[in-house]
Amino acid sequence: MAAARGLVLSRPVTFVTGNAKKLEEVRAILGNSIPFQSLKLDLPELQGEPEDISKEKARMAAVQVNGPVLVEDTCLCFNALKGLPGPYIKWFLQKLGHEGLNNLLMAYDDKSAYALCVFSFAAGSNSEPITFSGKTPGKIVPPRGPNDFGWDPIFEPDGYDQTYAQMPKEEKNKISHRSKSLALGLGFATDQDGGVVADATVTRERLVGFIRGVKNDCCSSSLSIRVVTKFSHRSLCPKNRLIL
Ligand SMILES: O=c1nc[nH]c2c1ncn2[C@H]1C[C@H](O)[C@@H](COP(=O)(O)OP(=O)(O)OP(=O)(O)O)O1
Ligand SMILES: [Mg+2]
Repeated sequence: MAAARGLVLSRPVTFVTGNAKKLEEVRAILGNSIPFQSLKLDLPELQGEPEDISKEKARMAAVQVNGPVLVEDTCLCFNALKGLPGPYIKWFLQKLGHEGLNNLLMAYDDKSAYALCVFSFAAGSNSEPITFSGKTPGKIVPPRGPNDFGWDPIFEPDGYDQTYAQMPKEEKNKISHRSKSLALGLGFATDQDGGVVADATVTRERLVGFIRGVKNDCCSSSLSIRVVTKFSHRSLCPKNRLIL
């Protein structure tokens, strides 16, 4: 698959979430590399496949913000339960608590699980979002560590004897589902013109869809995308630069 790296947007991206802890982690992971703003909105909790949920969230957020948005949806998936609770973890956690989540696996020897984070980026309200997923494998354990972020106390990532909650934040952020997703998808940086560079590894197919989406959404002449590196589809970006 052809990969393109380096999309430049000249409008600031808004990370939309109702969860202050997610925002804290995204800030820590991205550091000063991207001048994003945030908006606290409780978007509807949707049903379906993680990628579709995340995309739909991005569409809804982009309508509200009327500009480029980043959202994410987080799942906690138990292998013995064929991936459930998955995207429904928020309600399971709220109703059952850490103990109840452990009890769900009582009948199974297999306590393995994975944390999944699906980010979606939409350039605007008529744009087709692109998604990036990050996964961290681990297992479900009785709660250990501070109880200040969701299911962190019951998730012990593979290769560690601490739960997410027990790990120093920097350590969690190095290996978390959230940082993997961000690293894989959008490693933002600011270019010399002050634009936002999304150092993205995007398949050609996705990029074409994305650019079409941006074109459809292009109500502002200030919005431009620059495809910085080896994007081989010459007819789409003859000079490695596409101004919409
Ligand atoms: O790294 C994490 N470590 C522990 N718990 C976590 C993590 N990340 C999300 N969580 C919790 C929050 C919510 O109970 C559920 C995901 O649901 P999810 O809809 O994605 O989050 P949310 O509604 O809190 O915020 P948002 O407004 O971005 O949808 O798992
Ligand atoms: Mg939510």
